[in-house]
Amino acid sequence: MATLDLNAINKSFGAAKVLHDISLAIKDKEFVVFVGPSGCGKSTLLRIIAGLEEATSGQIVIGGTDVSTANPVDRGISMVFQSYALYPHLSVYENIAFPLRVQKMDSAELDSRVQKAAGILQLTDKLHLKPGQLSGGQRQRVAIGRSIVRNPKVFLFDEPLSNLDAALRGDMRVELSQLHRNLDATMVYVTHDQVEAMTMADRIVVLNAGRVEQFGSPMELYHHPATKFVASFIGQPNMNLIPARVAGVDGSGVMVELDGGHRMALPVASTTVNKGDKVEVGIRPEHVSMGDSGLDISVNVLERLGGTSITYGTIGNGTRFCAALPGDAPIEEGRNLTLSVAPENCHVFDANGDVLRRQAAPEMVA
Ligand SMILES: Nc1ncnc2c1ncn2[C@@H]1O[C@H](COP(=O)(O)OP(=O)(O)OP(=O)(O)O)[C@@H](O)[C@H]1O
Repeated sequence: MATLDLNAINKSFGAAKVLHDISLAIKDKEFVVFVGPSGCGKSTLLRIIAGLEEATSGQIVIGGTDVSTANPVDRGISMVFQSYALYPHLSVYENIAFPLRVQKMDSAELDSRVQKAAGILQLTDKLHLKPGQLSGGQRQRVAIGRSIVRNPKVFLFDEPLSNLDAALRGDMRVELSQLHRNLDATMVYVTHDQVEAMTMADRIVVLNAGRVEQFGSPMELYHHPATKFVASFIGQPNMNLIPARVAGVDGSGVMVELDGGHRMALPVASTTVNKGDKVEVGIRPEHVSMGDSGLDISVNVLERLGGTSITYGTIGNGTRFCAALPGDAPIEEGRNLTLSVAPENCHVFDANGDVLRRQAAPEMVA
């Protein structure tokens, strides 16, 4: 298995620049997910790694070897596509064996690799069937089997679960995570689904309009989003973003006045803001609680899910606000509610959408 380094990758299609100076160092055996909205360039980046698309500039290094100009088959990668691309007239066995037949591998070695892959993917009793006799999830496993037998240095997945229904996607997420553990392989996985990214990745690359917004572990992105874009993309329900004004700054942080007049002293650095500037304060729905003082919310819609009550309403001059409260919380549609929020659970974004860095916690004095 291998490291994968992308050094200053740029890509243009004619006059349209779709990837801007992308540099990433992916570790050996890491499961890295590229996530972002439609058109942000994630498939193009994956195809450049695979050699199916040529970068306009930049370098791709796999396991220490520069493969930027190597043919796809010589890169030591294997790619699994959204459309399984199976041969309908061949059995499951022959579909999995296909790349090895192309390599003219001897039949004993070929059989041992196919049987091993089928065992890992629980397809051993399906090897004689044709793809048409399998479920969607089983077909996707055959496509993955065809990748495994080649013993690639790096596995690439391009939205492999998007043709499956919601329940099966959940099962396959778990299977892919197990597969990653079993194979101890470097994997790069493209999706627009933040739940897939959060649940499977060791680290996530959030792409926005061809640029890396942030590269970090799921919990780093959740707790310390670097930008408003990452903050609103990661986490379900989405983070609330409340228009606010800087009411004052000092060494200990920034005083903000939120839409609706509630003031909070937040322990963030004021490096890019001054008194009077407009900012946005991000608060996750799950980071509020019922309280006596804080945000006054007028409740419009209540969704009782059992364990949680998702509460939709407005604050101030109509800013929408969502709160995830306990399942049996005494809330009613059409009523007002006061929510308290801890300062350390607030994120402040400047006019460019960049987060104001948190102040280091003060040293404990004995
Ligand atoms: N062959 C091509 N010729 C011209 N433009 C292209 C080509 N392939 C992709 N693009 C453009 O590059 C941008 C990035 O496309 P890409 O498919 O990488 O996005 P994506 O993030 O994978 O989106 P999706 O989730 O919808 O697949 C888009 O604006 C797309 O229109």
